[in-house]
Amino acid sequence: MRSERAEEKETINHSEIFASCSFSSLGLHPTICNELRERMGYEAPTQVQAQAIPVVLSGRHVLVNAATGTGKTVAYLAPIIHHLQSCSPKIERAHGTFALILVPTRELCTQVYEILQKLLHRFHWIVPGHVMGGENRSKEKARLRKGISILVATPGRLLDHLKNTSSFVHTNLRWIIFDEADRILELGFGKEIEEILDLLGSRLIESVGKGNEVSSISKTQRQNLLLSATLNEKVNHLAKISLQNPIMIGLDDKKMQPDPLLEHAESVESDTDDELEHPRKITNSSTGDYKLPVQLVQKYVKVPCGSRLAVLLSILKHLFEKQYSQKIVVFFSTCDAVDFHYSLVSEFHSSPNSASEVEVTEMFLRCKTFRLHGNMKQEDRRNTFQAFKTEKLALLLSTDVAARGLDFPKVRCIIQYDSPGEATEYVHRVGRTARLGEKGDSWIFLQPVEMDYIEDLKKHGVSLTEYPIIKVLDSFPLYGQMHRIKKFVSLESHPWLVSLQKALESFISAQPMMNKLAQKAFISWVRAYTAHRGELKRIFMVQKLHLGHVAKSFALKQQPSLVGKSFQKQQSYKRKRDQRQKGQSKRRKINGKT
Ligand SMILES: Nc1ncnc2c1ncn2[C@@H]1O[C@H](COP(=O)(O)OP(=O)(O)OP(=O)(O)O)[C@@H](O)[C@H]1O
Repeated sequence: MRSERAEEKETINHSEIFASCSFSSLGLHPTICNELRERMGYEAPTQVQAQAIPVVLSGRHVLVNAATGTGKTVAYLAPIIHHLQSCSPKIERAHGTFALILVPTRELCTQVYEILQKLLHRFHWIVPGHVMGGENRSKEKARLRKGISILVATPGRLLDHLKNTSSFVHTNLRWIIFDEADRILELGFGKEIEEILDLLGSRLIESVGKGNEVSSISKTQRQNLLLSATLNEKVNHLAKISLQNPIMIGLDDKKMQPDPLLEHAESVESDTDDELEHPRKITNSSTGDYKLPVQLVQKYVKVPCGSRLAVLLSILKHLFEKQYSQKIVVFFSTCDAVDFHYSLVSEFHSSPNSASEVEVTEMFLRCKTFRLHGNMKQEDRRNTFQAFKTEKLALLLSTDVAARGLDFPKVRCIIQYDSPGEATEYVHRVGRTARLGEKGDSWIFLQPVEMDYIEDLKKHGVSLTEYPIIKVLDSFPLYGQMHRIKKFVSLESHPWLVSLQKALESFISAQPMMNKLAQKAFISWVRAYTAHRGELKRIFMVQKLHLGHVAKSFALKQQPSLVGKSFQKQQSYKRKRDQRQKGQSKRRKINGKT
């Protein structure tokens, strides 16, 4: 039975997430309201939808900064559909594209497209479509030739079609939406976006005339929307070149500073008829503009390097055994690390519970396991994405390819096994849980030498408490007996961990394929560790690491010098290759990592 307190908390959460009005009171067409209620199961708008829908309906440019999982997608889709369905005469495929939605990843492209399909069910003359990297170009060309009214696209592939698909009609384009704008820019698509804005005649130009006003070379009926859960200088720049006199949603006064280029920007919380006293600009992310769900419980797990793997598996085992229904996402820094851990979790069946090594009975983790990263075939990525969505009890091992915008229902827990680097990445990773007022936990693994990262997150308003890992380890019986806490002095010497580590190392050394995967993962992990930039380089210093302990975290028995040698070989190969490929775009580098 739920306690009164729990119920009270739930109600508070409900009113923090949902608005007290109805979709129809926001001005949406009754059929759209019905679809939202009946097809999507939405009873009431979320707060961000209640704020954004009337503004988007009004035709103003908008910048939305709202926490992850607060319903931003419908906040822009519903008003666009409202306008398009009311066009008289009815719009036709031959009229081409009216709305363009730019998203950073293929998975997000599919996700937005699927929501769009549902919402358009009763409006068969409005045609949804998508174009994205990895898909068949000629099939996309054929679909564009027939006409797509609302197009969801990743930037690179869209640019490709804008340049090479002459039958792509966009003369009637009215909306450009940047969903997950921060991620689009972080992935290095800034140039592509500017080129897209130029090609579509939608880039704003700064006039040197009076008051540094921004003027537009776009057609007057254009309306651009920019949505982002985090804000930084790059997003600020995109806002400046794409939004004209925008309405700001979700930005409070503390986060805005005078900026002549956003002179007419207005906040939706203020009376929109009043001019602002001071022109504003979005502040730099280093001063803390992150929106996190209030109910999200954030912890860190302090683990020495050599015990990382055993602790990760112990936590996962604990979580899957304690909770009847549970979905967990674990983030890694590289594709190789995902592949290694995926194979390990899928095959490791030794149990430190057994008194004898022969007595191997069951899988260590009993859950369905999936993996997702940028080196997988598009079809496999799609299948994983769909399958994990529908599972009730499952584990997803992923790179940051899953960090942004993906909406997997009922993910209860996020584990950042490899640290995310930029605090924005932290926010997006944890944003895969605690969506729309639901409960969610997040844990980040940090080594004792990395503890300054907590201070870095604090600067952005993110504060974490320590997760008592020893309690979890103590809960596992070893050889049928509970161990006594006081007998060991450090985490590494905990009998459960010692025994599990031994079992893992034997397992890996007995299987040449697994050993190879572990070595590969080790090399790319160290490489990714050295790639931290700026301030973070001070916290995540490869020099502070003991490579032997790192090897242990991949269950490798080899001496560090052995593993180190192959790493050095790789490094010298990489150096030579990098020299050859000088000038390669930053975007491709980042893609390779995820
Ligand atoms: N009004 C609503 N009522 C109930 N559920 C809703 C409502 N609006 C959205 N949702 C659900 O909430 C979840 C989050 O929505 P959405 O993915 O649009 O959030 P988001 O703000 O774009 O998140 P992110 O920043 O992570 O991309 C989805 O599962 C969606 O179906």
